[in-house]
Amino acid sequence: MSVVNSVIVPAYHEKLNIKPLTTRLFAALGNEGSKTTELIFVDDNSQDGSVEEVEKLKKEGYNVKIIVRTDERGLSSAVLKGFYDAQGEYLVCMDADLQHPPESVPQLLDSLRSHPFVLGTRYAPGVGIDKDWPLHRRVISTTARAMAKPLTTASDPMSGFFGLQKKYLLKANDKDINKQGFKIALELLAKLPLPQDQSIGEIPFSFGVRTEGESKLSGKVIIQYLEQLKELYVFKFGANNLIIFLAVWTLIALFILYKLYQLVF
Ligand SMILES: Nc1nc2c(ncn2[C@@H]2O[C@H](COP(=O)(O)OP(=O)(O)O[C@H]3O[C@H](CO)[C@@H](O)[C@H](O)[C@@H]3O)[C@@H](O)[C@H]2O)c(=O)[nH]1
Ligand SMILES: [Mg+2]
Repeated sequence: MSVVNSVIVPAYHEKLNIKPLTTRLFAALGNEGSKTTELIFVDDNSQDGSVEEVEKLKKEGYNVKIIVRTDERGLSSAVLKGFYDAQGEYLVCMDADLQHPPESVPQLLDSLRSHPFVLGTRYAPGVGIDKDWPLHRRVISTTARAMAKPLTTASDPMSGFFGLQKKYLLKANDKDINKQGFKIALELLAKLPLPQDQSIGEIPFSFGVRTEGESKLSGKVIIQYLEQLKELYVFKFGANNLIIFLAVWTLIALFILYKLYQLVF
């Protein structure tokens, strides 16, 4: 049977998560779904045994492979590499660290049959973020989400759990897509020529905590996000409105600082 669905997983130093993710994903897909789905890890030369782990799973019969990049690093560019390499018509992106539940993939794939783009969202009734997710990550995530509000109506554009129909990716010019940083879903939502008459699908999921390995979020990734936002604002509203954008955010930042000052003193 030919591959219809491709699940792409950017992975950096994720050896311990590869087996549980693979087995849980294919168990969730069941017999039929497994026959038409491939799983692709895009690893940036971790050299931690991830390659051997994938080879073992392949020998056990799982349709899984690993692409090892030696010339590039970064989450967004790894996801795009996997997307372009994928054979499936329906593409899914999820993290390796099991913060995105593999059991939610079948629902996302179902929704992709009727939507050009589907986002996993943590902001819906009955789901949320694990109580053990650190406070500083919540603050960063909430601020990042607020800053992206004018760019999209999606409830969780910061989500790294999403899917799209490949034909829309192929319609866009690869050079127009910003490959820096972590926020590839936001970038694709803003830049792909998605049909205006079909809505973005959303499926709720609960965001877990990592039990193996460490988060790769860094100061550099935050700066890359701010640069990406600036570019997306210009793309969407034009260069002149960037000044308005900066003015509004300066006022909001001053307001937050003032409130913090009031709290402390
Ligand atoms: N190939 C590759 N993969 C990477 C790189 N950096 C991170 N990854 C992979 O990208 C996934 C997410 O990285 P984490 O380090 O776990 O990110 P996080 O801080 O938990 O952030 C996640 O949560 C955010 C929501 O708050 C998401 O926005 C973000 O995409 C990510 O899913 C993991 O599978 C990780 O191995 C890289 O440079 N190269
Ligand atoms: Mg994570």
